[in-house]
Amino acid sequence: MSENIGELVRQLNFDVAMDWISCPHTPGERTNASPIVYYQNVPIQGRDVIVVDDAIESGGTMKRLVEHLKEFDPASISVATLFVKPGRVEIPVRQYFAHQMDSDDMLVGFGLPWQDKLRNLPYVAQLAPGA
Ligand SMILES: O=P(O)(O)OC[C@H]1O[C@H](OP(=O)(O)OP(=O)(O)O)[C@H](O)[C@@H]1O
Ligand SMILES: Nc1nc2[nH]cnc2c(=O)[nH]1
Repeated sequence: MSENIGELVRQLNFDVAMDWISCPHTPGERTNASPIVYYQNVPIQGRDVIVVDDAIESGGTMKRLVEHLKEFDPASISVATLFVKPGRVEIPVRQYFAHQMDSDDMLVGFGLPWQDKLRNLPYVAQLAPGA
């Protein structure tokens, strides 16, 4: 996601502080149990937080991130992603997305990796089934 964050920030017309939270995920994995790494360089108590990511597939990663961030008592949490897929779990916050897919097919490019490859494609492509 960090590959595209500059493009997003240039579209914002309000003051914004930025921080990073990580929960490494293997594409295709539906239950992300990785440790959450969050140093909280920017305190979020009482602030409006928008969690930005490239894709929500199972929703497991984002659900855990939102639950984790809620513990820091922000004023609000919302989620903004490029893609959401139909098989995702409910995430109980306001959500914004650029594109709602009609299948759970795997995407690559524009920051999305497949086995450490294709992340640097300058466009998003759908991985052929069985690839
Ligand atoms: O909804 P889920 O099934 O939990 O999947 C979502 C996660 O998958 C993507 O990470 P990706 O595998 O592309 O790795 P990256 O963060 O290194 O780009 C995305 O950035 C989310 O963190
Ligand atoms: N590479 C990749 N990672 C993902 N994580 C969640 N969805 C996707 C996807 O379509 N492609």
